[in-house]
Amino acid sequence: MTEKQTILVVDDEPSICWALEKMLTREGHNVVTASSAEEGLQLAKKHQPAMVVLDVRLPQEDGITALPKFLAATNNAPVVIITAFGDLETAVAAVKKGATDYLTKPFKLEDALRTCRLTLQKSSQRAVPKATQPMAADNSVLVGASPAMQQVFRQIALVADSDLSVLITGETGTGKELVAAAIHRHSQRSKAPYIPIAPVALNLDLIESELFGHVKGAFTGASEDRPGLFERAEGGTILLDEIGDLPLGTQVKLLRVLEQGQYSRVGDATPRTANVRVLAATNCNLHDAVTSGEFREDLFHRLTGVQIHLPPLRERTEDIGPLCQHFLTAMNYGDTTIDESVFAELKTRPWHGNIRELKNAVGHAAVVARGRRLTIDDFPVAKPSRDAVPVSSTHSLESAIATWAETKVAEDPSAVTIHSDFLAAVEPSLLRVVLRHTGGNRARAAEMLGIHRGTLRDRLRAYKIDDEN
Ligand SMILES: Nc1ncnc2c1ncn2[C@@H]1O[C@H](COP(=O)(O)OP(=O)(O)OP(=O)(O)O)[C@@H](O)[C@H]1O
Repeated sequence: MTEKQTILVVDDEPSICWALEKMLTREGHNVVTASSAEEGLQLAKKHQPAMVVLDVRLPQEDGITALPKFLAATNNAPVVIITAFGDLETAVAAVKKGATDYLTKPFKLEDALRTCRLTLQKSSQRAVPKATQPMAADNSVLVGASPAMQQVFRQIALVADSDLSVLITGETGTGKELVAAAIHRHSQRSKAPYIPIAPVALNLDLIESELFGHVKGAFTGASEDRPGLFERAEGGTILLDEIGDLPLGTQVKLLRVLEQGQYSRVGDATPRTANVRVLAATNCNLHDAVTSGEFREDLFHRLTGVQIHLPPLRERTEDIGPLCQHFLTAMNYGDTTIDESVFAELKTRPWHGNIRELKNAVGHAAVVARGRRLTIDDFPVAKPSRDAVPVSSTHSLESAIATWAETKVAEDPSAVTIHSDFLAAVEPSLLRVVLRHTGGNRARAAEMLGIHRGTLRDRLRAYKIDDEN
């Protein structure tokens, strides 16, 4: 049975006050309601509520501005902010000003109830809120109008200021790196370095030296002491992108950093202290990697404590409109308008490359339209679904190759480079298509092609398509 508490609800929408009052009274609480910050503050002083539920948009003084006054009036009772402006900045501002949690309108009553219960539960352990800090200028905006993105904003706001490791999951191109950067930017480490690292981009033989540094003579070629990325990120944040690619041996060392805050340079047993927050991202199912023995279970549990999941774009199609507008503005096509029918069509597409693919498609459309209103014909054709196989493509491919080979042999009967010439003729398109299909994700492209990532990297370099993606 819940202990009876007084809860103050401040919202100028009578229907919200009514619904919350009914829900919380049913929980056994005493609820008082107000429709403005001023009225709410009077009730707060009078009733000393155990929790305040405070709307952001209020007549006269808004909820975020009034928040510190509610904290002062209630001796730091927890405040749950309600807002219809679902952007990351509002969420962060609310949490920085001392809000305990955050609800975005429209919300489900069961979600509101869960949040209120949790907040009341935690209120006894609640720390005094930190002083307000000015927010850093934000150049890499995270756009999202969907409930899923609102939940992501809320999670970012709640974890940003802590030192917790966060695992960010989602398909390629869903914005994992952008989320990691936002966590850093809104944390107290924002003035210190933020270093995103993709283990797959590091030399596998030297990965530990890259991460933790080495001392002179540690291995052939180690001609001097060198700090690693953890040392360079001191005081800041490291994002380990595609954490699933980290070799098992290095996983042990990472676990040591996470658990004891310690590491050693390669070739030196002296432990060093790391003051670095570790964020990790993955687009594969780490649980499967644990089952297959490729990922350490202890590290998995250590990382999955706080998880932010970014759903694929096809599951949050409400974001397509705001994202298109955002990309047009960012690309200096802010005046370009989009036909409504375009959104209906874009919403039916699979977007396997997610937001990265949408961004490229919008860029393509804007260039083609040259300032006029965008229609669906300006966009690149929809990429076929993953299972689609073009009819008789194999047959026409075979005859094209046969014709090519016949011509080559006729041209130079003693040719010794025919095989490499053939590969050079066909492989670049294959690599480009597969890379486009994976939204530029090389690890997945290599997997699809059935070749090693290092081999893919070398071939991209050889065909000079290294920097196209
Ligand atoms: N919510 C968003 N708002 C605006 N831009 C976004 C959003 N999400 C992603 N983007 C843009 O889409 C592109 C891909 O995002 P990002 O690199 O963060 O994805 P990712 O999930 O880390 O991809 P990968 O797994 O392939 O590394 C970037 O250009 C990024 O700026």
